[in-house]
Formats: sequence, structure tokens, C-alpha cells
Amino acid sequence: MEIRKGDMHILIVDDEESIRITFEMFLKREGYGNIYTAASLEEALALINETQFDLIISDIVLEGATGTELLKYIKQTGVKCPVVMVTGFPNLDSAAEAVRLGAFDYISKPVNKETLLRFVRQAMKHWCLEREKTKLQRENEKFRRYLEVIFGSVSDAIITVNRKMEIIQLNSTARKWIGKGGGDRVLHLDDLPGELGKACFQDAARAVEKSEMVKEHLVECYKEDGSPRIISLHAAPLQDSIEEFAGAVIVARDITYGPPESRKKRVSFHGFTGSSDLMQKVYDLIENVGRVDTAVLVTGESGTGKELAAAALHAESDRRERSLVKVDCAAMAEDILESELFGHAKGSFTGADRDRAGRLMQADRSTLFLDEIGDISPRMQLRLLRFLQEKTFTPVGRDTPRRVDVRIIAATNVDLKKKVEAGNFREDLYYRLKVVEIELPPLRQRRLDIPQLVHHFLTLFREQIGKNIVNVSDQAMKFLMNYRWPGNVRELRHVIERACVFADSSSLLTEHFPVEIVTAGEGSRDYPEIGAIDSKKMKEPPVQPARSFVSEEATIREALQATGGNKSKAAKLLGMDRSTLYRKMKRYQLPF
Ligand SMILES: Nc1ncnc2c1ncn2[C@@H]1O[C@H](COP(=O)(O)OP(=O)(O)OP(=O)(O)O)[C@@H](O)[C@H]1O
Repeated sequence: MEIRKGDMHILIVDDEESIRITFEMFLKREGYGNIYTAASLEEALALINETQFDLIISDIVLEGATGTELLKYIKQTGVKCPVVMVTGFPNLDSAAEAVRLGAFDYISKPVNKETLLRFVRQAMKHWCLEREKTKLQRENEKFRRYLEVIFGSVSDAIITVNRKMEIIQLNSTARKWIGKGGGDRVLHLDDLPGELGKACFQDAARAVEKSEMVKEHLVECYKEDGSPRIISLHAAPLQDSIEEFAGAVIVARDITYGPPESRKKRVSFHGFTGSSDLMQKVYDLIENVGRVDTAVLVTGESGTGKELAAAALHAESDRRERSLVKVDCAAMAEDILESELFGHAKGSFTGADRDRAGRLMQADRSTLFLDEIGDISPRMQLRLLRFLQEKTFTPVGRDTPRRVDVRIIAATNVDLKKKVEAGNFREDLYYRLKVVEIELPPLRQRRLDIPQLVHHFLTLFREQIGKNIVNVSDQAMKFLMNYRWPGNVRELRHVIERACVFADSSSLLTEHFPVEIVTAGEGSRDYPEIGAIDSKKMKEPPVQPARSFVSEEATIREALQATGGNKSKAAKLLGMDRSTLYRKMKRYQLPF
């Protein structure tokens, strides 16, 4: 840590003016800057209190005082600065005392220019080294404190031992695991109790004796309360700064997979709302399966959130940077679906006036969501099976196959297994699609989610519609909780939207809900007070005559009539997806 001569602050203390002037001149000519002089001890102390000096040159005999008093003052006050004493005659005792009191060196009078400059150079060299040392010590201390904080705050247990397996350090987690107060008394790794202690000793011994790393050594042990715990141990040899072997460090991580109830419940997940146990399982499954590049079949009644699940699976996967591509298989006739999926060459059929890449191509390196997969024709089933087996497809009207990297997520609300059994769906395709199945539970099986969903949609529509609706009356909420919800969350969403449109106060009241919801609740078992719902005690309510199902065909007919056959408008009016409307029209054999 070099100091430039011109930047230095040097104090000359001498009661003889001629010496002060001579020394100052010698130093200034040599390029040293900021030279201060003091004629007495008092003057010197006053200057020392004001200025941080890099060097003090002081006569050992001052008028009415001594240079050693100056040294004592410097020592007592902790001022850091080398002091060179000038002795009038070579008195070894006073010189020795000066050095004992912390003087850097002493010069005997008479002092010529060369001697003075030589001493100044040496003192400066020493001062620079001192400053460098202090800086390094400060940095080391800072670093040590950081490490201490990290060491103490990590959830892993960390133990360091020396070559003799004596414990050098334990962090707070390690102390906790070892047991109450045990950490203070444990001095040797051999003293650690139980299976964990034994394993730590073995791994540390391997690290120390063979200088080997131990990775992911799994140990099954028990917590103080008797519950099982799985620990993953790592041990590594420790070497000090001169590469000498110093011992080992052991890091132990608790990887026990806690039972689901011990983990925090999620109230929402990728667009889903609901904290019921059934939905927690769905969230966990999506999270785990999302990352694996496998085909997934999402099942569940209409409106349970199958499309949301597909989007969540895509969002959890490494393909998330590219857009999810969706194909609604029920909404299209076979030929159209074929060219939609696989693409076509210009002129391959009437109306094919240009090349079309198709959704599979579009979904390359992404995910293709095939909604209503149960509705595809046998020919499409075969084409899809080939694609899943070979990862290649040939666009309509072309000869050369194309290879793409597409993850398939399919969804259905029909019982595909039954379709397979009835010979209406290929078994081989069924198993290809259903590598993993995610079943979304109907809303009536997770009524605990209803209040959360109601408030979720209330917030959404309040903002969209621009009304200040903040609440739902207890009576209305009870009806909502008692209803069977054949259309599941989608139906609930529409019911809340409709209620928000009708509401003219700050609350949604019974009168704002459709009559079938209010009457369906009558006579059925009441659920407990909203705030006191216990999901475990909740069972399915007695099956109601599903009013909305009884009149469904007629309602759809009416809606189609009212919209002049416009299926998009009819679907909107009915509060269902276009694909759902198509499926239902098929089911009731209504003309397309
Ligand atoms: N748990 C949920 N939380 C919030 N919104 C939900 C939830 N489940 C479904 N929804 C909403 O309900 C509507 C229907 O969901 P979605 O389209 O995913 O259902 P689906 O099972 O695919 O229906 P279908 O079988 O009729 O195609 C959407 O508006 C969706 O955002």
C-alpha cells in the first residue's frame, strides 16, 4: 500500500528552530509534502490530535519535557504512526526505553541529510507494511464475520473437525440436531450420538484419511420426538492456506419428505384457486409431472379446470418459453382436424389454396394440448398413435415425414377407459396418452374451495364491471355451497358474473342468484357456518335431481334458436365453452 511522498504528513518535533528548519528543508527538497513542525510537547500533542501523521520525528529532549512523554501519549491514545526519536548523545538507556515505548527507531545527533532520509525511507516502508497488514486484518475479520453469519443461519448442519477428529466448530443447526446442550459438551466426533453420529464419523474419517469427498450418503435416523428423518451427508477434506491437510467439513441436510399436511397449503397455483386437500394433490402432481417430458392425460368433468391444468403443466416445464398450442378436437370434423393438426400441402384438397404448417409443427419444442381427445375418429386415433410412437408425421398431401419435439397433454371429460372397453377408443393410444393421469375433482367434492372461488371471481368481475361489490351474504354463500355444481368451476364463475351484473348493493344476496341454485339448496343439508368449515367432515350432499341436467337439451336448443344457430354466441349465453357445446350437441344429436 504505497503512499506517495507528496501525500505524506510528517511532523518534526524539536525545541531548536534551526533543526526544525533544516529537517523540513531536507524533506521538502526530497519531495515529501505536508511537513508540520512543533517546538514543544504541547504543540506536538495539539497537532497529533488534529492530523493523522504518517511519520513523527522527535527529539528525545524537549524544553521542559521529554520525547518519551510523547511516545507514552501516542501509545495511550492508540495513535498509529511510526516515531523516529533523535537522541542528542548516544545514550543507550534512553534509546532502549524509546524503543520499548514503541518508537520505530532512533537516530543519534548530529543528523546529516543522508541519515535522515535513510531513516525516513525505512520508517515509511515499515509504515506502509503496517497499514497493509491492518487492512488485511480488517478484511479477514469482515470475511470471518460474514462466514459466521452464513454458518449460523443455514438450515444444513455443518461440523468441522481437525485431523484428530476433534470438533472445531458446529453451527446452530448441528447443535440442535445433536440435542439440547449436547453441542457444547461434544468435543470429539466420536461423541456424536446415534446413527447420524456414526455416519458423520465414518464420512469424516474417509475425508481425513483418504482425502476423499463423500457425497449424498443417506442416513435414516430419528428426531427427538421419535419421527423419522432422512439425512443426506456430504464430507470433504479441509486444507488450510498453505495446502496443508487440516481436517474435514461435514454438511448434513434434512431431506425428509414431510407428510402433505406439514407443508404449507397453497391457496392458488398457476391460475387455480382452492386450498382443499384434493387440490393440494393436484398442485403437487402438476409440479412434479410438469418437469418430466412425459405425456399426460387430464381428466375430470366439464369446467373442472382441465385447460388450466394443461397450462400449468406447460408453465412448470422447460418448454415454458414457447407458447402452449391448443387444439379443440371436438370442435372439428375429421378432415379439418387432420389438416389442423398435421398441416397440408397447397392443392391437397379443395380449398387448400396454400401450404399450412399445422399445430404439431407450431408446437415444436413446446406443448400441444389436445382438448376433448375422446371425440377423435378412429383414423385420427391411428395417426396420433403413429406420431406418438415415431415422433414424426406427414402433412396431408406430402410424402416426406417431419420430425418434431412436442410434448402432448390431452384432456377428456368422458370416461376413456369405458370407451376403450366399448371398442370406441384404441387401447394402445389410451396408454400412450395416459402415461400419467391427472384427475381434477368435481367442485362438489371440494366444497371448501367454494368460498375462495366465490371471492376470487367476485374480485375479478367487480373490477371488470366496475361495481363496488365486496361481500356475499351468509345465506347466499350457504346456497352456493349446497348446490351441486354440475358445470363445476366454470358454472360458478358464470353465476358470480351474472350476480355481479344484477347486484345493486355492495353485497351479493340470495336474490342475485338463479332460482335453481337457491331452490336446490332447500331441503338439502346445510353446511356449517362459513368460517367454521372442516373439510374432513364434509361429505357429498344428498344427490339432488340435477335440474340443470334435466333441462339441458331444451336449454341448448333454446340458446341455439335465440342466436340463430351461432354456436359461439349460444355457448356464451349458456356459460360454456364452444367445445363443450359441440360435445353436448353431439350427445343430444342436435343438428350442427
Ligand atoms: N380451481 C380454479 N380456480 C379458478 N378458476 C378455475 C378453476 N378451475 C376452473 N377455473 C375456471 O373455470 C373455467 C373453466 O375451466 P377449464 O376450461 O380449464 O375447464 P375444463 O375442465 O377444461 O372444461 P371443459 O371440459 O368444458 O373444456 C375457466 O374460466 C377457468 O379459468
